[in-house]
Amino acid sequence: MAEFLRASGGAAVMDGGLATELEANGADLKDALWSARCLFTCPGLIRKVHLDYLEAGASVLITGSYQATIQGFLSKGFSQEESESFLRRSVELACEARAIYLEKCSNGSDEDKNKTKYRKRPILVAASVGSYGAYLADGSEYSGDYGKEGNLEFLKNFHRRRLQALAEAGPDVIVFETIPNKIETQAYVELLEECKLCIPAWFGFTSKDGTNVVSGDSLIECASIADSCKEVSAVGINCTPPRFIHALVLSIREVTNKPILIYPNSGESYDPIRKEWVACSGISNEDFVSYVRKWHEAGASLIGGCCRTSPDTIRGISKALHGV
Ligand code: MET
Ligand SMILES: [Zn+2]
Repeated sequence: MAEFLRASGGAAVMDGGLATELEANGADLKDALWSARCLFTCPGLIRKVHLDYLEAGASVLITGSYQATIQGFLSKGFSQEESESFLRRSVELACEARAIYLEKCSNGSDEDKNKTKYRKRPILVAASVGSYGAYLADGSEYSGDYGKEGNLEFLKNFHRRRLQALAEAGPDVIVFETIPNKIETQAYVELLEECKLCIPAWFGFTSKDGTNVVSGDSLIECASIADSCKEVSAVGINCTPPRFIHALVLSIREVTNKPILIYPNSGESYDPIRKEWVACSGISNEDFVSYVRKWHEAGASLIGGCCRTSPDTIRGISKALHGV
């Protein structure tokens, strides 16, 4: 991790919203599987969007497995074996995009190579694990209210095989995204300790007030739990409005010396009934990018975008951090 950050000039650019960009490319995500549907309807489009993010300057690709769960695929009539193969496929698609990109860096015409678009650099594939609330497809990853299922054993059992199947595909990192509460944080830490995956993990929490995670549990407590796990190599925030990020980075810094990752959304909010983002209070790409140096100074060293951000956002972040 330290080596990756050093090779990335002290701060690495992550990718932007995958589901957002799949939709922008014409995919229909109005389904309980959301972007995971594309793993069997249009896998080539996932690869293309990964490639678009690399060409925009990203050095971290997050796979299309955010809402891909064995339980979700089984309920669509797929077999256990097919469900696990979709999980592995999500990692393979990102690895393929990386291979195509690095090939273009090496073999592109001189004109291409001179463009900032094809800059040879270390690239990590991070296998996404969305929270249990994402599987529920009712927006509960933004409330953290899991009712009676919100207990440690249930959540560990829910994620266990999925996590192992993703790890078997050989990603560089596992990224737990949109973690809404303390109980799921604890479940992930225990699974990492039990499963011995030998793959570093990153934790991304969501907040809607700049102090706590969305359930109301203390971010500091959640970040401390993540910090205590030796498998965890970065802790941070994702899919949270940009206006909260600076304070959240400072809070996390109080409880960990591990690298801090942040990839906010555009500030718009999600309507789980209509399965649409409500474009009311979002901020422009320019405003988003203008925060980037401030977040870096506060201690964030992995910076990208989540929902409603695009390759243009990532180009802006790359320019703000690295001048290219
Ligand atoms: C609701 S957060 C979604 C995160 C996922 N990595 C995506 O960009 O689609
Ligand atoms: Zn998001």
